[in-house]
Amino acid sequence: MFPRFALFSVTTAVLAYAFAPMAQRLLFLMPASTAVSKDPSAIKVGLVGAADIAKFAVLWPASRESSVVVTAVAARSVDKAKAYAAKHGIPKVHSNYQELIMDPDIDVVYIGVITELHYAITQYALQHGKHVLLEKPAVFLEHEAKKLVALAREQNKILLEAFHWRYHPAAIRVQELVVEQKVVGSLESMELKASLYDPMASKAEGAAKQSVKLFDRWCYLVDEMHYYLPKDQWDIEIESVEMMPTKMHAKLTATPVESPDLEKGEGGGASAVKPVQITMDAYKDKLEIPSWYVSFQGSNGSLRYDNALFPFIYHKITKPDGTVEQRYTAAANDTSENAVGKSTFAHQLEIFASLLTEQDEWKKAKTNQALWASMIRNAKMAERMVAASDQTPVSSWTFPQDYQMPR
Ligand SMILES: NC(=O)C1=CN([C@@H]2O[C@H](COP(=O)(O)OP(=O)(O)OC[C@H]3O[C@@H](n4cnc5c(N)ncnc54)[C@H](OP(=O)(O)O)[C@@H]3O)[C@@H](O)[C@H]2O)C=CC1
Ligand SMILES: O=C1OC[C@@H](O)[C@H](O)[C@H]1O
Repeated sequence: MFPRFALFSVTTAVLAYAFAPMAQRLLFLMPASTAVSKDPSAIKVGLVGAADIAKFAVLWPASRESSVVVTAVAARSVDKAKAYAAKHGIPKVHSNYQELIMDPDIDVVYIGVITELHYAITQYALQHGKHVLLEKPAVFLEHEAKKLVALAREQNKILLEAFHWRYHPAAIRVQELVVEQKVVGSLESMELKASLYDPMASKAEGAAKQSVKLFDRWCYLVDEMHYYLPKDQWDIEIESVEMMPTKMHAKLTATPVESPDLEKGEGGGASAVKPVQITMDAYKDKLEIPSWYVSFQGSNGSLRYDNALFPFIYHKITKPDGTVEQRYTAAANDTSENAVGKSTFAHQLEIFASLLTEQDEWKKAKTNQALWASMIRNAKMAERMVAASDQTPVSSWTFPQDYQMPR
């Protein structure tokens, strides 16, 4: 009896010691334990949909921010919105999405509803003068992305596709290492993987929803690919795509359209124009240790970034010389107690808020330009991949007509 108890205690102590930093960082994902007082000029956010994801993306990070306040929510059912508002301390409930969007006391609309409704609701929100934080994937089709971007530009509004993973310092560090410092040398191949077991996936995701539901995972891989290939210099050819309800496997080749290395004579030489082979794998049905990484192979070796989706819990950047880097801390000038564990969602909200208050119009335009270009690239690639896999393209719904439709 005693040895068993001792073994249990020792094991618990070792596990607690090993996982304590992770647990501590996870805590920062949760709402602040004491309410942060809000600035009088805080940005007012309204939630379209009483969605689960809104807690992670907006409510909980906002609870730690003095410059952002969630003022209202709307759901398809008023009762659901009321219950959600009561639970999360949201002062105002609207009886439908349209009413919330037209609320003059809201600056930003967060759209956390199903992807089929993104296009129409975002259009509606921009037309009614709201800035939009839009859940990923923004839309399914290139022309829809272009139309939303044109509208955001015309209305002078911020429109951000919520790829939260990008805003974490670890993701930024990997970009610095691979794209700017070229630590792997001339890039030859890239491997992207998203494997997160979902026991309900194969049961719940019937054929009708398959590309929508699978897309909600692999759109990250498309975004990661674009983020780590420098800007617009690549022509991407799809070699093969296989898509099933719970998995996706794709091979692509990215060929530089023009090489800045060659242009500037920076020594890239002929190797800098070699095509990059890209492999993408997304699984929901593989019962394995969750695996979400991007790895780069080049003329100087390889670099692998583990846990690219939720780096704030844990991540590892393994460089060509075998050394490992980790970047949990936020921006260098952020000395707040939350800095260590800031989640990807918190970083994203911070970026969004800073764009809204940016006084330097040129800087703002440049950032918008980059974000919009990536949103269009993502939609274009998704559309092409769906077509290449012989899937029926997913169509966006109209709004408000379709938003009560059973999915
Ligand atoms: N950033 C991230 O980490 C994550 C992002 N997402 C993204 O968030 C979005 C929503 O996620 P998803 O899991 O699809 O959605 P859910 O099934 O969680 O639904 C989200 C909301 O969609 C609204 N909705 C509107 N019309 C319908 C309808 N006909 N059927 C069902 N729901 C409807 C509901 O709003 P109401 O409250 O009004 O009923 C619901 O709260 C997607 O774009 C997804 O990719 C999802 C998970 C994680
Ligand atoms: O955005 C997402 O991230 C986490 C996944 O589990 C989820 O399927 C997806 O929508």
